[in-house]
Amino acid sequence: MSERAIRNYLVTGGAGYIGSVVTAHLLEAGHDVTVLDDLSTGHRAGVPDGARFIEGRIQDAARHIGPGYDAVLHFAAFSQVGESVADPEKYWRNNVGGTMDLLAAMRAADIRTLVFSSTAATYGDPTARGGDSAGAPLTESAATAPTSPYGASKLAVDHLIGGAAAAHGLAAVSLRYFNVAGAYGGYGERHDPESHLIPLLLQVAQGKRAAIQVYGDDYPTPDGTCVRDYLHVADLAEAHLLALDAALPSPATAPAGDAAHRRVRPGEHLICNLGNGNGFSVREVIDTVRKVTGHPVPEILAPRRGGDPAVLVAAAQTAADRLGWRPRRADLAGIVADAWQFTQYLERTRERA
Ligand SMILES: NC(=O)c1ccc[n+]([C@@H]2O[C@H](COP(=O)([O-])OP(=O)(O)OC[C@H]3O[C@@H](n4cnc5c(N)ncnc54)[C@H](O)[C@@H]3O)[C@@H](O)[C@H]2O)c1
Ligand SMILES: O=c1ccn([C@@H]2O[C@H](COP(=O)(O)OP(=O)(O)O[C@H]3O[C@H](CO)[C@H](O)[C@H](O)[C@H]3O)[C@@H](O)[C@H]2O)c(=O)[nH]1
Repeated sequence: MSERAIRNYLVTGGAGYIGSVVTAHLLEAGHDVTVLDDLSTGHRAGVPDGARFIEGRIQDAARHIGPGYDAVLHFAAFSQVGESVADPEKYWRNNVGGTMDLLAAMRAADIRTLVFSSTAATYGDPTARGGDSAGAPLTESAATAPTSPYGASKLAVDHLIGGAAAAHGLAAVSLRYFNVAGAYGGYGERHDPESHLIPLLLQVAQGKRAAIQVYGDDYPTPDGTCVRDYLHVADLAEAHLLALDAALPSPATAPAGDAAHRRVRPGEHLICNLGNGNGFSVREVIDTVRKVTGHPVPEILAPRRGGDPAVLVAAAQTAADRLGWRPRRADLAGIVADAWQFTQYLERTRERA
């Protein structure tokens, strides 16, 4: 195996769930990492030891960053779908306005490589659009029609990045995550309020919530509940390291011929879906949580949640072809077990504090 070059990375949003796990992976690979995070939804304790921490906003990136970074990994954003419907301006200002400021600061500092956290929410509700392929795994050429200001703001950023790449020679990769779950090395999901299914189910298993609400069981799916593609956060982190290898100017990991094939060139904006390609229904996830935790998880049938597609499953062939990415932790029980371990670890830490 060839050596990876040691790089200097800026991670925006590195005190949040996914940013902290990716930062941990970058540090383990021997890189230098600076986290820029305003702690609006993140946690200081979530910044892995060994990373330099700047408490600040991406809107002020020009004050915080200078030349010397090889690339920026941009996670900082607001990401609550429901909140975005109630307060859309908050989402446009932070996610789109903030990214414009970040891109300007990158340009001033001559940082020419970017990896961005995009989302399956950019595709909106493909099943509602109907057609023969409704419910089939989504490729990047699927129509983008977000059903929330959150999804719209992330799609707008994808467009912003595409324009900046073409105009200013940025090498950029947007990774469209499907449903991220699990934990890694003491870093996991701790949103407040929490809206994601697996951490909510674990709160029920812990006895912190009485029951899980199942948002609708009359969808056109085998058991009537929504189907999603749950991806382990460590597999997601590995995709980021591969995206950096592909987009950075010199061969880092791959043999020369392979590297030439994979490289994301300056001026290119590569978009890759990231998921396992397997769908699990809400009821299958609930059963898995019962088995993994050994706790009863009462459920209550609730009305559909607005904007929820019946099925969202990724076709991740582009990530395989261009980045060499293969998810290695697709087993749902393993994903839930890692999230459960983190939940219990957090509980013990809180008890000691
Ligand atoms: N969690 C998922 O399933 C999922 C799925 C698809 C895409 N994403 C995207 O991945 C990224 C990370 O998501 P997450 O679940 O880790 O969220 P998170 O809320 O845990 O992390 C976001 C981090 O960004 C910081 N932040 C927000 N606005 C900022 C600003 N203006 N300046 C500096 N820091 C700021 C927050 O304090 C937080 O630490 C987001 O961009 C999100 O849209 C997440
Ligand atoms: O209490 C709950 C919570 C969720 N669900 C169901 O569980 C499934 C998963 O819901 P999540 O809220 O965990 O995640 P989403 O599928 O809504 O994820 C979407 O929103 C995320 C942002 O929060 C990401 O952008 C992601 O890419 C995008 O697909 C959905 O069918 C939802 O209806 C319930 O039944 N009860």
